[in-house]
This record gives sequence, C-alpha cells and structure tokens, in this order.
Amino acid sequence: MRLDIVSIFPEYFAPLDVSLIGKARERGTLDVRIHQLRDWTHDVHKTVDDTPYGGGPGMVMKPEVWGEAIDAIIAEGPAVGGVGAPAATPRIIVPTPSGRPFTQEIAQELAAEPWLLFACGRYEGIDSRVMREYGARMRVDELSIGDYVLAGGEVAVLVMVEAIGRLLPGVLGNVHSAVDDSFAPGAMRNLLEGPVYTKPPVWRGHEVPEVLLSGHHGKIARWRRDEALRRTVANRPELAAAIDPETLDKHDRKL
Ligand SMILES: N#Cc1c(N)n[nH]c1-c1ccc2c(Cl)cn(Cc3cccnc3)c2c1
Repeated sequence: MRLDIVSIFPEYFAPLDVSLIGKARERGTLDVRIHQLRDWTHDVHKTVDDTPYGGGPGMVMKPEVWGEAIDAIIAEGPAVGGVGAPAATPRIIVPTPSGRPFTQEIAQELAAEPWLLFACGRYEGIDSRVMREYGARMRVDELSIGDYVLAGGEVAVLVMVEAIGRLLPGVLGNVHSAVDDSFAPGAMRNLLEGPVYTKPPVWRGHEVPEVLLSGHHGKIARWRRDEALRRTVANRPELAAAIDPETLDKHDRKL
C-alpha cells in the first residue's frame, strides 16, 4: 500500500518511523510519503490560507495550492499493492470534524486499498471546492475520528494510519489479534475487550482471576466473553444494545 500525506506540519508524522508502521515501511509493506503543502506555493510567504467568504472567524485553506499538490502527487502514480489491479488514482481521505465517523469497519475497507492520499488541513478547514474537484473523478472520504475538536487533521491521520496499518498482512505479529479486535465485524462486533492479566499471579495482594490459571480453555473463553459483555454494558450501553444475541449464541457454541 502507498500512503501519501500532505500537511503544513510534516514533522507531526515522525511517529510513523517507529514501531509497527516503521517496521512495515522498512519491509516495504507500506510506502509512506510525507509532503509539505507549502512546496506548492509561489509567493515569498508560502501562503496557504485566506479569509473565509461570507465572513466568520479564522482562515480557510486556499484551493489552488491543494489542487497543485494533489495533481502533482497523482502524476507520480500509479500505485501497486493492496488487493486488485494497480491504482491510477488514490482514494483521498480528508479528516474533518464534520466527517463520517471513522470506524474499525472503515479501517478494514481502507486497508484493502492500494493507494490512499490523506489531505491534512488546518485553520477552519480546506476550501470545499477541493473535495468537489477530486470527488468527480475518484473516491473522496471526509472522515472524523471522534466528537471533539482538534486543531487540524494531523493527529486524526496518525490515528487512521495506525488503525489501517495494523490490519495489513504481516504488520501484526499475531495474525489473530486483528480478528479478535473489538469493533471488528463478526463474533466480537460491538463487544469491548475484557480485562487482561500477566505474571505475577499475585501483585500487591491483587490476585489474577482463578479461572485464568485453570487451564480450562472452555471456562476461560466463557469468562472472557462474560467480562467483555459486562464491560460493554457498563462503558458502552449503546453497543451492548446492538449486540445480536444470535452472534453471542454462536460465540458460546464455540466455547
Ligand atoms: N478528523 C477529525 C477531527 C476531529 N475528530 N476533531 N477535529 C478534527 C479536525 C480535522 C481536520 C481539521 C482541519 Cl482541516 C481544521 N481543523 C480545526 C477545526 C476547528 C474547528 C472547526 N473546524 C476545524 C480540523 C479538525
């Protein structure tokens, strides 16, 4: 998979050099290219923003500079990798507080794409004509990572790239981890992870639940399922309400 990220703060993406994503880049599973948006300006101040039409607070990012940046990056294509044929154009992802919620399901969908281009805006956002221009000839998704307001799109892209990158073949050490993820479609859908424990068996008087030391895999699996359910009801009642009893029964039948 090829990932292009455009931002006026490319240094925000230093974390993509380390850990899972960094190793995937070294192995060639991920081809991550970070671009400084200001490289496509033509004035001495490298201006990327201007006042909003219709008035209002803050500044808006200019469409011309984004158009030149995205055109130049597309011209570098096509990208290979991912499922299916090489892509002549990227799927463009635009983080915005007003976007569709970014979910595990969307992460899985994006993990199958050969080429993603993340447009990281700042100020009050990117001139809407940019999304309209490229939406006419390729997939453009405006996505939000949650109901709070950040100062720009960079942190949201870090979240999305990690959620997507860990789903790529060979990135997670344990191939089962992603399958058992909370929020992943299937038996664990809408179920949060339960509590986890490791050695020592007693720490400051706190004991590990006995069932986990029993070696009885059926009892352990049921205990974990029950704990996941309990935590989901306590912390995310709206997810618990959406759990399909049929899914739970299927999960139990496998225990
Ligand atoms: N994804 C996501 C996401 C989220 N979950 N919170 N905030 C954001 C986010 C993403 C992109 C931008 C761009 Cl471009 C500018 N800002 C600042 C801003 C502040 C107030 C109103 N409008 C924009 C962004 C905030």
